[in-house]
Formats: sequence, C-alpha cells, structure tokens
Amino acid sequence: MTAGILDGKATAASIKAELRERVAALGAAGVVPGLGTVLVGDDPASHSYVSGKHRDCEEVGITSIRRDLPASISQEELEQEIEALNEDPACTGYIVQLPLPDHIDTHRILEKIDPAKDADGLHPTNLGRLVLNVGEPMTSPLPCTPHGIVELLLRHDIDLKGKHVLVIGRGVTVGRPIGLLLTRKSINSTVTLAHTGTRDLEALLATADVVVAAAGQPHMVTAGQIKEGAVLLDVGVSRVEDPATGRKRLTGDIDPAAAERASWLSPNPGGVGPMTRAMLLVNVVEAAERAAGIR
Ligand SMILES: Nc1nc2c(c(=O)[nH]1)N[C@@H](CN(C=O)c1ccc(C(=O)N[C@@H](CCC(=O)O)C(=O)O)cc1)CN2
Repeated sequence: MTAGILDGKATAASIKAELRERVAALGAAGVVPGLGTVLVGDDPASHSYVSGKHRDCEEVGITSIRRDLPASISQEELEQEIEALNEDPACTGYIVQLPLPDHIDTHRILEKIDPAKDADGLHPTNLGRLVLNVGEPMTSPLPCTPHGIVELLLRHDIDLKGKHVLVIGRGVTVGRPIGLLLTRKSINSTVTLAHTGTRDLEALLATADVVVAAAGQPHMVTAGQIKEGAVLLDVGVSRVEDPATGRKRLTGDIDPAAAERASWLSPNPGGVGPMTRAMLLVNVVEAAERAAGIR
C-alpha cells in the first residue's frame, strides 16, 4: 500500500479561492476585513510565519496590520498594544504570534484579546465555547491547526465516524483542542490523547485508525509501528541538520517511509502548515461577517 497525499497546499488554495468571494461580498456590503499580527522578538521562524500570513491576506483581499515589537518589550507595553488593536476598527481580527519571550505572561496576553477579534481561537472564552459545544456550525473561532486538520480530512472524504484517533502531544494549539473537535457528534471519532507520560505508546500506535503526531520529535512515528492502512497527520516540526549538506532541514514527527503502510499521509512541509494559515483567514472572514451581521 502507498498512501494518498493529503495535499495541504492545494486544499488551502481552494479554501482561499472560496474566501476571495466572501471577502468580495463583504466589500459590497462596505466591510473590509483586516488581520492584525503581533510579533515579539527576532525568531526567524516566527517572522517567516507572520510574513506568510500577510501574503495570504493580500491574496484574498484582507487588509494587513503588522506590529513587530522588540524582544525587550515589557508585559505592560505589550498589553497596551493589545488594547490598541481591540479598539482599532480597521482590525477585525488579530493574532499574537507564539511563542512569546519567557518574561511575558502568555496567558495574560491571550486573555486581553477581545474574544470577538480572536483570530486564533485561543482566547479562554472561545476555547470554553468549544468545550461547551456552543453552536454547530460554530459561532466562535476555532483554533487554526485542529480546524485545518479536520478540514483537510473531510475535504479528502475521509470518514472519521467511529474511528480511533490517536493524538500525540498535549500542546494548547493542537493536542488539547483537536479532541474536542473530533468528538463532536457531527464527526464522532474516539480520541486518545498521548503525551510524554503515556505508558504504552506502541500499543496505541498499533491499533489507531488515525494518528495526529504533534509532539515535535523528529520521525518518532515509523512505518513498523502503525496499523496497516492508518491515516497519518504530521503536525510536529523540528529543524534537523542534514548530514549531507550540514544545513538545517524541516523534519516532521512521522517518518515519510510510513507512507508504505498508511492509506493517507499529510506531507510535512506542505500538509497541515498551509491549512493552519488557511483556517486563520477563515476565522478573520467569519469574524468580519459576524460583525457585519452577515453570519
Ligand atoms: N499565534 C499562533 N502562534 C503559532 C501558531 C498558531 O497557530 N498561532 N502555530 C505555529 C506556527 N504557525 C502559525 O503561526 C505556522 C507554522 C507553520 C506553517 C506552515 O505553513 N509551514 C510550512 C513550512 C514552512 C517553512 O518552510 O518554514 C508547511 O508546513 O508547509 C504555518 C503556520 C506556532 N505559533
């Protein structure tokens, strides 16, 4: 068996095409959606992700508002930046790029975001709505990576009903919220959340129908460990030195050789990452539609 490719780039391109039409409809109603980004410090990967988000905005007609701030910024100064975006009518949704420097209290920053402008779906109010299962379809933003994974699977007609999904990694942007989405009645999967304290990961991998690997451990999931025909979603990203060139290379959590035994595999790069970016745009457009009373 050779796995089909869950092509995140192509799927994200279709979603962006759909969004262009919705942005045009908003424009006809006099509403221009605007995405704000708050980036603290000089981490090259974070800079590259934020630049990518603004390129996406340009593609679909969303206005960009970019706040690049020094790593030395204080908690108070950063909170003032957040308050300014909450008040800015041109900014209909925004994100704070993570991770923030160690001296910043990330929870306090995320709590300051106006939940109606929370384009990442990471404000406690919006995560709480997800826990409480408020509205289906949702009336509040969903976290981008979990939403992107579910959309990637559904748009490839992969049936998740009754399937056993093994999620590896308990981070707040992926591992914790994805189980809440997959166990909603409309999807109806059974989810196991594994983490560094999980005793027999091998046994779980050997029986899971779907594996979402979000641990940030290069090639931790291998062909020999998975169930024949499993669906594999590779979320984790590490930068590992290529011994041949001495240069750092993006490496996912799943060994690409696992494609030999899987039914579907999301490549990394080119799988879940582009979907994360696309779902951010969905959140921005939906927030603008709600604010305009269109949704
Ligand atoms: N506020 C947030 N911070 C972070 C999030 C998030 O969703 N919200 N997730 C990650 C970073 N991230 C988005 O911000 C992100 C990471 C990777 C990609 C992506 O498209 N990756 C490409 C490869 C990129 C490369 O070549 O370097 C891919 O997978 O094809 C998009 C978004 C942490 N922080």
